[in-house]
Amino acid sequence: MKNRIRRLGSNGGRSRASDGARPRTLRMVSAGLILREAEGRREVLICQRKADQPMALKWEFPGGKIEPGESAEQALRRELNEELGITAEIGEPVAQVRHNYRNGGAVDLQFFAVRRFEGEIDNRIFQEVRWSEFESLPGYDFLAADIGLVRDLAEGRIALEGGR
Ligand SMILES: Nc1nc2c([nH]c(=O)n2[C@@H]2O[C@H](COP(=O)(O)OP(=O)(O)OP(=O)(O)O)[C@@H](O)[C@H]2O)c(=O)[nH]1
Repeated sequence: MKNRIRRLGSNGGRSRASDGARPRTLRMVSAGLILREAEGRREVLICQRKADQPMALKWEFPGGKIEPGESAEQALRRELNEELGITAEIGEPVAQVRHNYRNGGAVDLQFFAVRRFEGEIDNRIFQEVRWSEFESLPGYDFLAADIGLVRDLAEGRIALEGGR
């Protein structure tokens, strides 16, 4: 089944009144929902940020900033290689989220399904990486921008077929 690209809840990139006129730089980011199916259970790979990073120890989906001249898919392939040592085949776009963080940073996140990759997952930058069933995702302390997506995945509002 094909999903439409969803523009998800979050705070929709709106500023709060208290933010005043401070200009925000919008970071364009792509992230991967790396999927696997194990004994009939669908799982997705989640990653925990390190203690010394901003938004320390929060969970997120692997990925990162789109560099000038890159497509979102190219950026994600590069990031997944740098962060996890895999060569990934980027699947369909699943969701797009705009979020303004309280510290003044704004992100535009594009999430893609990833069902196939070459190489073994090698944790190169995270505190921890872990496979999680969709239903268990809300139990992790995710970055604020991801919470709407996490809930939609857990509650089956976004149907994704599993991976290898
Ligand atoms: N990879 C990833 N980034 C996310 C997610 N949700 C979310 O808000 N982000 C934000 O998107 C940005 C990702 O860029 P990045 O990975 O290159 O950035 P970073 O935290 O290393 O920051 P820096 O490079 O500015 O120091 C971060 O600000 C991160 O907080 C997510 O699920 N995955």
